[in-house]
Amino acid sequence: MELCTTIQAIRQARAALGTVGFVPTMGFLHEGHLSLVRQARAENDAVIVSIFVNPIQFGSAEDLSTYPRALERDVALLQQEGVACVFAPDVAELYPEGFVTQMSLGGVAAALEGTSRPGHFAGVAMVLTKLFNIIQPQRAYFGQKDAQQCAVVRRLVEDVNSPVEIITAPTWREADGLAGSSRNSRLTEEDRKRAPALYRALCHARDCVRAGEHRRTVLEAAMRSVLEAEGLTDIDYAMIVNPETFHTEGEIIPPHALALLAVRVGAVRLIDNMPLL
Ligand SMILES: Nc1ncnc2c1ncn2[C@@H]1O[C@H](COP(=O)(O)OP(=O)(O)OP(=O)(O)O)[C@@H](O)[C@H]1O
Ligand SMILES: CC(C)(CO)[C@@H](O)C(=O)[O-]
Ligand code: BAL
Repeated sequence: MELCTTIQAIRQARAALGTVGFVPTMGFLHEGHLSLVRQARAENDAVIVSIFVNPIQFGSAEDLSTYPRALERDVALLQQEGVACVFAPDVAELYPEGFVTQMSLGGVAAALEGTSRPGHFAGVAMVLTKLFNIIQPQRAYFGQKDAQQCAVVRRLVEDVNSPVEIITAPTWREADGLAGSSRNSRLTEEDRKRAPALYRALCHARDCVRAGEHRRTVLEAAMRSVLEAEGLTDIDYAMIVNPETFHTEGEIIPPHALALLAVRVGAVRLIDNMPLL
């Protein structure tokens, strides 16, 4: 496995590979990331993983400085998974002096994470545009855990006529339902016990829909009450949206509606989602 830190090195390494499945990450890898890598391996000649904590997708008050990092451990894990190349540039490699271009996104990027984290998706879209241009993969793999990000990326490649095929892979969960996330490592022992309430709240909404409840405000309140019973009251959003638009549409939820949560568990902001089938 090759570890590349420059654009020139990864371009050269990529040129020797056939079809490439690309898994963009911010590192501190867990089973969720590895599930994307395994799917990419099964569907392509070779896999490239990027590890880059992209500063421009973090707001000034967000957790960029405390975002967990473990490059050596990540590289060892990826080697075991049969990854061909890891691209781990530093910030100046992707954003050299003189870099000025910005992106502006609307539509699916506007609500939820777009409202809570202004500029976040513009930063995600910029770094992915760069990474897709540098690596030129056939396919790129994203986790359903970041459902809105998946929709934003699908829109991005369509809007800029990128040939990269976007694949969404299922959310990997711990045995108690907690969605795998690098940020879980920052939960205290007590908060780790409370965190599966996000999953339970989503399951509760899904069960209510299966029992015939289709009123959005009732379902959103039901999710909040599961969270609050666990002492999780710092709720950024608990919403049910149309998965095509990521906006709420009236009181009766559409078929295949998506429930999404962003909740602070202690000092850590976690997100999760579930289709309400
Ligand atoms: N539990 C998971 N199951 C499947 N894919 C996941 C999971 N967690 C993250 N991913 C995906 O891995 C890719 C890289 O995500 P990232 O490096 O931000 O990890 P993360 O664990 O989501 O970090 P954080 O939650 O702290 O933002 C994204 O496409 C993301 O959706
Ligand atoms: C896609 C991504 C690697 C872009 O920085 C990031 O948003 C993430 O890890 O989900
Ligand atoms: N997994 C999404 C990246 C972020 O939280 O910035």
